[in-house]
Amino acid sequence: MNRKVFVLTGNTGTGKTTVANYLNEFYEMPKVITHTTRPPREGEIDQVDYYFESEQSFKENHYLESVAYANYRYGSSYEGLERAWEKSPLITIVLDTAGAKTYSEKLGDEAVVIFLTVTKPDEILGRLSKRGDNLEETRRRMASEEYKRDVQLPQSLQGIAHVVVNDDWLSTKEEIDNIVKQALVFDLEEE
Ligand SMILES: Nc1ncnc2c1ncn2[C@@H]1O[C@H](COP(=O)(O)OP(=O)(O)OP(=O)(O)O)[C@@H](O)[C@H]1O
Ligand SMILES: Nc1nc2c(ncn2[C@@H]2O[C@H](COP(=O)(O)O)[C@@H](O)[C@H]2O)c(=O)[nH]1
Repeated sequence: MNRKVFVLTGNTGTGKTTVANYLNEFYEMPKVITHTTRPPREGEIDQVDYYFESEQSFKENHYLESVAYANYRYGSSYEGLERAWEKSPLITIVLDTAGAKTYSEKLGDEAVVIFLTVTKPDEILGRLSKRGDNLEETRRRMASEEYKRDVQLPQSLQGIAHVVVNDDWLSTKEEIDNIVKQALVFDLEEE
């Protein structure tokens, strides 16, 4: 089987991590762990959710791409990708839309990009508060340039990314199952 990375992108709170966890539990796809200077949220574990870095240690890694998002740095490394691919040919990564563009450009068909969105953005605040996020921090994030940018699928990913409206989890799950099936059929046809 050819290797693929399912790139989950979209705005904060649209369900990227939820989908990555689903792909991990039901398809055994390991998640690429990325690096950030953001402090851990309650319940987040170093080396499981992220490699949590200081400003100094962040600079010491070798990145395939890195971005600034709402005042913190995030980056993913070639080593992280290869480590996940050693475990399975099908893996996931959670990225903002700038990162998703870079993955699509650099990896071509190896990257299956899924853009998550919701019909009612007002509901995101409720979802994030249920997740336990700090209200002030969430408001600050939702006022950021990155948040405004990630509401829309970037033009360069139109016709490439699968767009999934994650209003209702059961329909989302069905759509994700279809995208996985489609990627596997495409893979068989290529061989
Ligand atoms: N379809 C859904 N209906 C209701 N709640 C949902 C749905 N999908 C995800 N959620 C909830 O919304 C919250 C945010 O989801 P998640 O953490 O997956 O978002 P994210 O896109 O990874 O966010 P971020 O970029 O901020 O890390 C979580 O509490 C999750 O359980
Ligand atoms: N381009 C990249 N984006 C990343 C990376 N790791 C995470 N992210 C994205 O950042 C925002 C904020 O994440 P959060 O965990 O603080 O909510 C979100 O869109 C993530 O998808 C990365 O290595 N590169």
